[in-house]
Amino acid sequence: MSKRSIEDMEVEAMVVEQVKRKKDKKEKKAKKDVVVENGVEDNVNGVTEEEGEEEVKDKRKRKKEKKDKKREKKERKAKEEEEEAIVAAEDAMDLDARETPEAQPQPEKLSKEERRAAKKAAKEAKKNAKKEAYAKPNRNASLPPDTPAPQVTYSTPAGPPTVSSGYTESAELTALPKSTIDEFLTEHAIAITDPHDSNLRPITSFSYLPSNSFDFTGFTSPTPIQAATWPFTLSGYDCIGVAETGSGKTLAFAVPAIRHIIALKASQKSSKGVRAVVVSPTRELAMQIYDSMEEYSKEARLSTVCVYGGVPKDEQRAKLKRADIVVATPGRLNDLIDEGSADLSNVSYLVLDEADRMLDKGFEEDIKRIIRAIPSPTRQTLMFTATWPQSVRKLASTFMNSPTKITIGDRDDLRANVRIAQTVEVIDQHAKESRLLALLKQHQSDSQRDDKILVFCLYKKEATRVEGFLRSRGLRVASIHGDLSQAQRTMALAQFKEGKCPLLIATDVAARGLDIPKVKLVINVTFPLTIEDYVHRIGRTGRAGADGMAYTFFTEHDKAHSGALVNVLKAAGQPVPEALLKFGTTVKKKEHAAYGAFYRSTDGTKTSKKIKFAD
Ligand SMILES: Nc1ncnc2c1ncn2[C@@H]1O[C@H](COP(=O)(O)OP(=O)(O)OP(=O)(O)O)[C@@H](O)[C@H]1O
Repeated sequence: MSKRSIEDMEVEAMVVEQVKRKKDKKEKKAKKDVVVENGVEDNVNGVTEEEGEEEVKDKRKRKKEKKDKKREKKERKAKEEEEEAIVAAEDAMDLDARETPEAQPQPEKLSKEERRAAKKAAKEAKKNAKKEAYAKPNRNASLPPDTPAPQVTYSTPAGPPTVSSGYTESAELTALPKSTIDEFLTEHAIAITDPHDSNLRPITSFSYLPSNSFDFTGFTSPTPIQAATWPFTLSGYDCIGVAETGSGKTLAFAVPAIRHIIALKASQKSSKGVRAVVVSPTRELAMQIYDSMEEYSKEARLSTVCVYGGVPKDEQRAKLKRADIVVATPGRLNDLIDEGSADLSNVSYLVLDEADRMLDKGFEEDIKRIIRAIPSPTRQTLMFTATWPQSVRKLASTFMNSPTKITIGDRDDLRANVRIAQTVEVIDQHAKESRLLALLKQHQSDSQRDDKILVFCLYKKEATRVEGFLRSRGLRVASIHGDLSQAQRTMALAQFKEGKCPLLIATDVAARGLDIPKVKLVINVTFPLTIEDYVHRIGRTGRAGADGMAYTFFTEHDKAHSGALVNVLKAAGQPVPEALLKFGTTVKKKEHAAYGAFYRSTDGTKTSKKIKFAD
């Protein structure tokens, strides 16, 4: 036999062996499959068939337990996510939606983690808000979230208001010569657009108010916005009041609110239930409005509750049961409406403070939901602000019935308070911190040591960094922004107000409405997202007739705002730096999120005409 044939035989034997092994394996597998299919494991380990059944049962049990655990874990995770979403929604709604980094242009690079967290929070907040909008158990629950609130249609001009506190002009006011009234209107550049032709005169003295229980000690006379709006708001008309920052708009809506409730209580048998709601964009502003409401309604023994996020709900729920007035941030108020703790079905007086902010895309949906919870036929709606961009006017008009529009100063164009000296410095991004330090040294040294300075940043992380930088340089500094707990925010603001800490670093949560006494200087380290926010930020100084000062760092990143800023500076008679002009003077048209590029600006008061006073 040749060597080759032996090798061939060996190969052949190997192949036969392999084929046999494969066949055995196949048979074994087929047998196992049949057994498993019949519910009995193969007796491979030499156990009896009975023992095999036990093992199967055990295995099934273990499998079921594993499955249950998995399901529980999934449910727990879903619940946690839901809770997180509520917090995120509150953050977006109550604090300032603009603090969510991905919602804004990014002048600075955020870390991957920050971006991911922000994206997740925003996504969940959106999902949650949508879910809640549809789940809302009130009388308009069937309306999808984008449906405008139901309207009462009045003939034009509108008929008499449904609820009025029974305002009658005082005899002394009526007796004043028309020229005195005209002088007052001209001196304060008051424009009244009254679709009702009601010929109501401004209440130029507190003594012309209907008999009241208000203590105006410390004030000599009503401010122009108070004088001009009171006759209309006291008469029960819807009203838009636009006046500069720090001009007393809070009392402009607080006084009629209190009179309104007193009148209702006197005329109705049942005096229970919330009658007035004031909505504000931030918790701190809500608390400030609440303090004013409390002070001025004390005599009338009305009960007010402040409803805002970031704190437990129990106390708010309890107070809501006996409240006449609710001052609220939108997120928490909607929460309490949804769970049935806040009943707005008796409300007939609604105020949107900082109305343009309340109607912009961050809050629009929340406001619609609140409005749906209030019966529209009896609702008197008031909107107050220092800035009234075209982009929100159409939306505002859908919530109002033939409103009287009152503006102090030429406010159809954006106007900053003229008593604020504005300085804009075009600067390199990297030079900001050293320039800030130099400004603080200049304005807070020696005898000026305790002068209050408010520094604005755009992002929470930026505020934290600036605070750390200034503290490392030995400055006394506090901060307020959305990354802090409510207790920390409240404490920082109190310390700044009381002068215990004269330097406050803030994001735009502090831009609107806050009335902090004697803020000497506002510094904008990073330009805000909108020109309106710029006007509100610098408006934290120069309040109630005082002078103020503002410094703004302007970089290449902010060039989209150069045209609008140039206009604001020019309108207030402030110097416009050459370097700013180089960025261009074109003003970009602001588009409303709901209408996008197709938005056509329409003033809701188009059919009205300027008020004429009779002799
Ligand atoms: N009639 C008045 N006379 C003098 N001061 C007043 C009068 N009414 C209100 N004030 C004071 O003016 C200051 C500013 O008022 P308020 O906070 O209501 O301004 P605002 O117009 O709402 O400002 P912002 O636009 O910033 O929200 C407050 O300290 C308030 O006490």
